[in-house]
Amino acid sequence: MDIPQEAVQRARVLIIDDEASQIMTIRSTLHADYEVSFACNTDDAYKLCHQFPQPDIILMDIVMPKCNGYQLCSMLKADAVTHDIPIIFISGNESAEDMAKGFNVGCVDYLVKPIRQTELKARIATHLSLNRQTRALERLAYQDPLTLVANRRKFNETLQREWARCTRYHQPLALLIVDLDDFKVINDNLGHSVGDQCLTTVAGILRNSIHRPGDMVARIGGDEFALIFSDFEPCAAETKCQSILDSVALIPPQKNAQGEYKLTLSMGMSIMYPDTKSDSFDAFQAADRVLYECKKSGKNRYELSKPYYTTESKLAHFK
Ligand SMILES: Nc1nc2c(ncn2[C@@H]2O[C@H](COP(=O)(O)OP(=O)(O)OP(=O)(O)O)[C@@H](O)[C@H]2O)c(=O)[nH]1
Repeated sequence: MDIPQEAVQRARVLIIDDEASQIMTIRSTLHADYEVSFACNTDDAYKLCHQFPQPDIILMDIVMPKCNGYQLCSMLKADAVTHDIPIIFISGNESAEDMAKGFNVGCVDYLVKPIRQTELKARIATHLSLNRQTRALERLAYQDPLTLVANRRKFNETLQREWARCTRYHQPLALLIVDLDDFKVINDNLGHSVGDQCLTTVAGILRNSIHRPGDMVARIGGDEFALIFSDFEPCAAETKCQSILDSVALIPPQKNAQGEYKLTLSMGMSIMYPDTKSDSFDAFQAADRVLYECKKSGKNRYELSKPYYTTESKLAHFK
């Protein structure tokens, strides 16, 4: 079978197996076409999956000491950082029940030992190709085409997910809403292509302000962006907002024959202690309210809402 070239170029395969001989066999089959790394235990495997660059596909044994392949696969699938990496089980267990269990915990394929080299290569190439197509479709569905940050749909889904996660782990969550000041003036005087460039520049600055896998920046309206910061310490709020304002202040003014136009923005941040009685919409409204205060009181500034918690979340977060 011809393996599609784009599926094999530079792809990274991680082999997870407690038997060195098995790793060597698979590695020798694949090393000409792929960058192959391996882990002999699940702790090392977990770390490698969270390191950059991440593997593009994982080949995983099932019977391993401490934590078996089913458990590790479940953990990786439940984790937003590793969720999208396809996992193929390679196991001596050949019963239909074992296979079904593998698919139930999220594997994309299941191969029974002893493996046949040509079949293994073909299956890897197919899953890499399918995964690339899925990611491309996701980008179309979830990415703002101008600024390349997430769109409003992705923002809504991520906010729900992070809200649930912060509720479960009793972590504070911050929501920052950013709105460009007098953007209509820039568009009207300098044209929409300069306006578009301003939006892209601001998106880049906002993207640089997020550093953790659960955090995100999204364009949620014409000149409006929203950022989610999970497990966010309230004492970091002022520094975070000020550093964004400082970066925007460094953007040179846009000029034309009529004059100079300095790009500024206003921001409202809410910090919430999510619980089952509150709603992510409360966080959004609180941030929007303080953003409105900024707009009313002169723009080019930020405002923080009072940290919000219910009695239930206060007890959970501060016990
Ligand atoms: N260049 C460009 N402009 C856009 C885009 N989407 C929306 N806009 C413009 O963004 C401007 C938003 O203006 P408003 O929300 O009315 O507010 P503003 O002028 O920024 O004023 P304040 O928010 O009160 O500071 C409008 O002129 C829209 O036409 C886009 O994709 N590209």
